[in-house]
Amino acid sequence: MTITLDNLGRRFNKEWIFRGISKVIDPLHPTVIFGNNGSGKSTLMKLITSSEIPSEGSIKYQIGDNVIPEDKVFSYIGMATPYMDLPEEFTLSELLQFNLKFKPFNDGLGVKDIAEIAFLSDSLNKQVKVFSSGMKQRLKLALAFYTKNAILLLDEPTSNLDQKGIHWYQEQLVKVGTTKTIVICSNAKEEEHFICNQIIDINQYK
Ligand SMILES: Nc1ncnc2c1ncn2[C@@H]1O[C@H](COP(=O)(O)OP(=O)(O)OP(=O)(O)O)[C@@H](O)[C@H]1O
Repeated sequence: MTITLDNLGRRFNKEWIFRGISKVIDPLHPTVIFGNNGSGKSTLMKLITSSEIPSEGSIKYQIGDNVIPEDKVFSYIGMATPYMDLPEEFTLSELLQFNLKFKPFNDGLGVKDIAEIAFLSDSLNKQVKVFSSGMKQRLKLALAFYTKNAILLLDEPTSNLDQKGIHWYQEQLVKVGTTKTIVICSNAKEEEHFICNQIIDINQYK
């Protein structure tokens, strides 16, 4: 999937959050969006998911020569964000099975495989609401990484992760490699997302 941002801008009331972002994001150009708190990273992410509309400019989605309409883009996206809630009444096993009803996991992986990948095998029968914040974050990330999708969008992926979790996250990024179009929002250190070879520094688009 190639995502082309053309002179993108968003304002709320009279205040421009950013203007003039033009970039091509594709599997060969994993991209990190950097900026301080409140700079507009999540807003740009919402434009990319097509859940909000730009105030100016446009976004085009293409697979080869096929243009994907904006209202169909969501079905191509796997995402993990702080503002996305997990269905916490489910046990982990129930949640993963529920997920499988809508989309398969990569490479024919099953419920137990995903739990193992996320170091959650011992918690298959636990309700998600009793998971620690780090466990919930690994689960969100594992779902985003391993559900079959062309686009991977991660907002603050290392939040709530300890050093071991950050290392695990980086290993998953390397495994995805060029198989998906990757966009990551972060105010953390650049090296945490070392596979990204394109940076959108929101502060440059004020
Ligand atoms: N629906 C909205 N209405 C008005 N202002 C908004 C709305 N959504 C976001 N904003 C404003 O846009 C700015 C950017 O917010 P955004 O959440 O995109 O920042 P961020 O870079 O993701 O921040 P953080 O790192 O703290 O998550 C903020 O000033 C915020 O108040």
